[in-house]
Amino acid sequence: MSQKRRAPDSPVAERPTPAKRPSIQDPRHPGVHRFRGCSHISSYRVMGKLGEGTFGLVTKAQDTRNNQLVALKQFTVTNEKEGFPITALREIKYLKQLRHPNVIPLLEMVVEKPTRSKDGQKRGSIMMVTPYMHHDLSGLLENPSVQFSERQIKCYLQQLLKGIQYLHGNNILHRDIKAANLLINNKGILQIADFGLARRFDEPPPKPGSGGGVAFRQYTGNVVTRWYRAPELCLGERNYTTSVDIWGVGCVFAEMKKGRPILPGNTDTHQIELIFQLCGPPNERTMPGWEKLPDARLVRSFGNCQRTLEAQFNVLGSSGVALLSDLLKLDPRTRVNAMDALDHEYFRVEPLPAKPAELPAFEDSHELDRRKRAGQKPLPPAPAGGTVGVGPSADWSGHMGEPMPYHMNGNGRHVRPAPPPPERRPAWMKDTRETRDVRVPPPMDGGMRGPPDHRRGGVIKGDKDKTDTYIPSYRNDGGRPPPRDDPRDWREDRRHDRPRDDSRGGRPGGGIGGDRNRERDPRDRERDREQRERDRERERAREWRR
Ligand SMILES: Nc1ncnc2c1ncn2[C@@H]1O[C@H](COP(=O)(O)OP(=O)(O)OP(=O)(O)O)[C@@H](O)[C@H]1O
Repeated sequence: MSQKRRAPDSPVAERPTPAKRPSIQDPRHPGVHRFRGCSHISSYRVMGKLGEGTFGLVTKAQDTRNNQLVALKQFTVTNEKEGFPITALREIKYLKQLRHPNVIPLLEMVVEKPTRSKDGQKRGSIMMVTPYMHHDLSGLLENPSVQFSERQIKCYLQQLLKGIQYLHGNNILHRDIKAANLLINNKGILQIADFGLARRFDEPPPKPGSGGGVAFRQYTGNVVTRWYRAPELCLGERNYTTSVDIWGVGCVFAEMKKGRPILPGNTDTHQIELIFQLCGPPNERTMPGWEKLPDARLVRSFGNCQRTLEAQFNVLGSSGVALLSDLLKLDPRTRVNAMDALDHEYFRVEPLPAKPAELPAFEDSHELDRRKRAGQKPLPPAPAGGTVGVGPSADWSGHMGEPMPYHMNGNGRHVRPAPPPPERRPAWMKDTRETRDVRVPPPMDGGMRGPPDHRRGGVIKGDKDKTDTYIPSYRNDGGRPPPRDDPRDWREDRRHDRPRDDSRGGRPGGGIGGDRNRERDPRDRERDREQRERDRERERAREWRR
């Protein structure tokens, strides 16, 4: 079996894959074998809901074996046609490999026995177990009694940059950096979570003084939650680099100061508009080559706006504004990289960053609390991943000897599902130009240790152009009505959602150019359609859970 070799100094390389991973006896269920790194839900006492992701719930629980508080991120298989979420496979794969104080560790996996539902189908759950973190940054910032000090912001930003430096140094793009994916505990430790959109990149890791470098190949463009999307992604760039994560870091830095997301775009077009209102218009000096990007046409009507970054964030002081401006450079090639940002003067001038242990403890707060608070603008839609269709004879049992797709039986056999026939393909696989090359993630190995062999994964069809084939699409926020097709409704919606911050400039009617000039972006319409399908699917999943 081939094993991917990594540089000896790479943290990812430290753990060799054991030749054999025998199953172990479950002490609570004599005679039942469990896979190493995998336990039964009965080992946990479930305590309450923390968040609701695209494919399932995140709940708080206590490990009854050692009383440790944990979070269970559940992936429910609700529809045999749709199968197991690709995002989950990716997340598990990467978290198994990564070890860093500022990256959430995967403690183990938990399986819940499938039960037969009313319609006669067997459905089970697979859960990721991570240490319980008291807050996510989004929830914490929403807490009206929380006001970050300068030292606290520096402390969190430093930890975030260290985590990002580690990921990029190990050739991993996160592709969904946002406040809701940064977990914080009451010891002041920040950890990056949610690796559902992460992927390896082929280019050399960033070097000091050379920004994010240059990408030699294309990746999927539809990544990163809209409010945190870098301008090159908004303009359709697919040869992107680690700089897309750095833009997210810049947004989070500014959000910590402002107390709310700084670029809350309602549509992709609106997002670009907000970016240029903050950073100034693109031109050959600020963003060389921007006019050649596929969606550059979206810019024309508001390309003459004024930069407001310095005026808006002068409260950060000169070194803080300088760092923010380096993180939010329109040009991805000159956008600072994580290691250079860590070396920035901002972290050396008074007040110096607080030590994590010096930070105050707060009442627990998560993204869900934000949703509960009345009058809050809903979180932006997160790109959602697809699923691996498993076909009509799928069995999601976790028992030995009954193979699951990408099963985790640790006996060295890997089952790669065939692509579902066209009529059984889930909605996200249909009518999308990118679905022609759906990359099958590598099969999971049995234990929780050792990097999986990436070469064992494959591509269902045509990986010739070396395009990243992950196909996310925006999902709607939980409980939110599906987006409307009627452009009048859409404008109405935008007017209400727009921040009432007159200092940002722009003409009456919302934004530079006003409503008159806005046309509904066909990509938004397509996304809305996908969202509606996804909503229907989620509704069915909720029904089933009830
Ligand atoms: N280890 C943890 N401790 C405490 N809360 C957690 C933990 N992991 C996740 N959460 C909470 O659950 C929320 C959703 O988690 P996560 O982002 O991993 O799920 P997701 O399905 O990928 O969500 P989305 O689809 O919105 O990106 C987080 O914002 C956080 O509030």
